[in-house]
Amino acid sequence: MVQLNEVSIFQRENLILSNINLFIKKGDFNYLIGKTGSGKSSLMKTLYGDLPLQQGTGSIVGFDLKKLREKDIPFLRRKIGIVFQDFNLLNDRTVYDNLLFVLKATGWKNKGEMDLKINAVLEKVDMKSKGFKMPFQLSGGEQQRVAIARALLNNPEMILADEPTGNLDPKTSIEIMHVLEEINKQGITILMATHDYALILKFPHKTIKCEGGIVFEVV
Ligand SMILES: Nc1ncnc2c1ncn2[C@@H]1O[C@H](COP(=O)(O)OP(=O)(O)OP(=O)(O)O)[C@@H](O)[C@H]1O
Repeated sequence: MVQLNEVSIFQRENLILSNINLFIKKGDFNYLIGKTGSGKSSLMKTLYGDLPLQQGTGSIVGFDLKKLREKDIPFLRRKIGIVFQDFNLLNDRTVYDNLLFVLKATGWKNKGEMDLKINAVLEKVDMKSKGFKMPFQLSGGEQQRVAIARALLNNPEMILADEPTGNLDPKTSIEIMHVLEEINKQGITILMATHDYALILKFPHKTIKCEGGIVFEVV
């Protein structure tokens, strides 16, 4: 699902992480940990094509990161769903219309199919009854559920979640973890950056750490 060989990651001319070798199998749930500024987001951005791969080789969901061009990125983003710390919902429209907007933007045309898909992803995150709500009428946990539903719209093979519980209280964080675990059980590979060691203890998975400019597996 993900393979990085001898990858070095730069922000402008600064070397952030060097010589990364990373292998993520289909169906894995992996954590990415490390202090603020250690490079977690930079690594995530490299994986979703926001930061070009300058050194080394790598692939994700069948896309060669070295050969990735601007025009390929929309196609890559259909095969990986991205979830952020701040939920990034459009506040001027309902939950349903947030999801409809993404489907239309990614080429869906058939109204009936779009309706079925929206209801299916809302059901997966237990938000089917809240499609008519505006994002600001929802709690943080509910907004994150909608953001996860949005990430699922195009049947991604993988979810990249960059501190998805960073803005949530401990109880809500656990609820969101249950949602992610459920999605993972259905076969979607997950890489989740987090600061939350309590969550890692409660939901143990292979953990990858960024520290001192390198990336390694924690055992
Ligand atoms: N757009 C940018 N331009 C220049 N430097 C950047 C940019 N974004 C991040 N950096 C630098 O890259 C380093 C790694 O940042 P990154 O955001 O990847 O860390 P992080 O581990 O995700 O931190 P956090 O946990 O705070 O999100 C930091 O030193 C940061 O200052």
